[in-house]
Amino acid sequence: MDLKDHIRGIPDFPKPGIMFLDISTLLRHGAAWRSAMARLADIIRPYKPDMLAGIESRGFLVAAPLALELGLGFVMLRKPRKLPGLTIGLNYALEYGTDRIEMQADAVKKGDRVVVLDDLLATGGTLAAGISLLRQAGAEVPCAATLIELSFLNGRARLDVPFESLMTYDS
Ligand SMILES: O=P(O)(O)OC[C@H]1O[C@H](OP(=O)(O)OP(=O)(O)O)[C@H](O)[C@@H]1O
Ligand SMILES: Nc1ncnc2[nH]cnc12
Repeated sequence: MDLKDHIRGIPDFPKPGIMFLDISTLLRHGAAWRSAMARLADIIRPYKPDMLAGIESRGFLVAAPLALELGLGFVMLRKPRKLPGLTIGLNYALEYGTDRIEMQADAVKKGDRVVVLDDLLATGGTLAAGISLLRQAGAEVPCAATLIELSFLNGRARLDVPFESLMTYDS
């Protein structure tokens, strides 16, 4: 099954000039979605994570089922002011704006191996921020992974951990 058959490109969303790669069509197709999660689980297993982290909001859709598949816990890296209790956070730049992510300060134990997941790598700002934040919390990050990589934006150059993805778009 070619997973790219289940991704659609929507031009000029959310801004002129952006080709938005929409995973809604993949999510709607049960067999394709199951296959995507099984393939990503096989790629991530060798990194021997203790836990997974997902970046709000589309990253949650990837990290939560993978955590179940791998029998692991799952940590939310959330948009600002959503998490209760003591939090730590980082500001970062997006392909089309700026944002901030936060996590609960006690979410990981020192030295936990936490693989960070998102739906898509564009400029790499979001995943780079996720990696920094997890390290700030005491985690080791053996790998970052997404469903989709926009390789023409070279976001993986901003990551100082191995990066894995299921689908690459080079334009
Ligand atoms: O590699 P980058 O340039 O940082 O871009 C990738 C990020 O952009 C999108 O998130 P968005 O902020 O649109 O949020 P959403 O998941 O809530 O839709 C996407 O889900 C990634 O998190
Ligand atoms: N081109 C794109 N399509 C979907 N999500 C994105 N996040 C950042 N860039 C994106």
